[in-house]
Amino acid sequence: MNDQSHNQIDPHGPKAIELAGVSFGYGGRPVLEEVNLAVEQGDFVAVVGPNGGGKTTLLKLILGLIAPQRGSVRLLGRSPRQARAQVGYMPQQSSLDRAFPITVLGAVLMGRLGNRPGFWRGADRQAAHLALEQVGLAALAQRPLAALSGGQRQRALVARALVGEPRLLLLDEPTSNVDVQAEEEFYDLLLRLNQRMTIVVVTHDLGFVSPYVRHVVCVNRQVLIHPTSDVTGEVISQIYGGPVNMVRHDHKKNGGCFHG
Ligand SMILES: Nc1ncnc2c1ncn2[C@@H]1O[C@H](COP(=O)(O)OP(=O)(O)OP(=O)(O)O)[C@@H](O)[C@H]1O
Repeated sequence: MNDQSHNQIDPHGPKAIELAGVSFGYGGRPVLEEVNLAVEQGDFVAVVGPNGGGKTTLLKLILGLIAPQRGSVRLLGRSPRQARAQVGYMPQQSSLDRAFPITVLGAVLMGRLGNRPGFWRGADRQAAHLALEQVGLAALAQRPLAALSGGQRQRALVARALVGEPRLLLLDEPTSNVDVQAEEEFYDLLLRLNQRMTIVVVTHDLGFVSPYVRHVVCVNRQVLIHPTSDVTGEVISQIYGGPVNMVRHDHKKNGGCFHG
C-alpha cells in the first residue's frame, strides 16, 4: 500500500481543530463571537447554519486565510500556517474556469503545493494518479476537465484536495450542483476517506448528510457542536431562528435523525 493511503488519524494526538475564544468581524461588524470549538481527529463533521451565519468565515479562520481578532486557532496542535501542508481544501466554487484547457490530471497536479505548472516531478505525478484512483477517476486522467460531468468534476476537485496527502479535509458545499445519485456517491467516497482522515463539510442539506456525519457544527454568530443523533427538529429551528423544512431526499441510508 502506498504512503498516501495510510491512516492519518492519531486518536491520542492533538485535536484536528481547536478554536478558543475566537471572535471575527468585517469592518467592525461581528460575524463570529467567542467561538470555542473542538473537533477530534477522525471525526466527520457537517457545518450548517443560515445564510450569512458565518460558515465560510469559520472555514477561512481554520484555513488561516483570515486571522481571528481575538482568540486562537490550532490545527493538529499547530497554527493554521504551520499545518497548511496537512490540510486539503475544496472551495465553494472552484476558481478553475470550466472552459480552462486543462486535463483532469493537470487540474489535480495544481493541488500539489509549492510546485509550478510544468515543473512537476515524478513523485507529483504519482501522487496525482493515486488521488485520481482514490476518487474513481483513474481512467479519465487525460480527459479535458471541461468534458467531465458535474459529479465527476466534483470528484476531480476532491482529488486535487487529496494530492497533498492531507490529514484534515475541508469542503465548502461540495455537492451544490449535482444530482442526488452523484451526491450519494460523493458522500460514500467521503465516508471511505474518513477512515483515514478528519473531514469537515459545509452544507445546506443536513437532511441528506445526517446519515453520514458524526457531529453537526451549528454556526450562527455563535458556534455549537452536537452529536448528529441529538440534532432534532427543535435544535434545527433554534439554529435557523424559526421553523424550517429541511431538504430530505429518499435515501437508502436515511437514518431519520430529525424531522423537518
Ligand atoms: N469579505 C467580506 N467583507 C465584508 N463582509 C463579508 C465578507 N465576507 C463575508 N462577509 C459577511 O459576513 C457574514 C458571514 O458571511 P459568510 O460567508 O461567512 O456566511 P455563510 O454562513 O458562509 O453564508 P452562506 O450560507 O450564504 O454561504 C455575511 O453577513 C457576509 O455578508
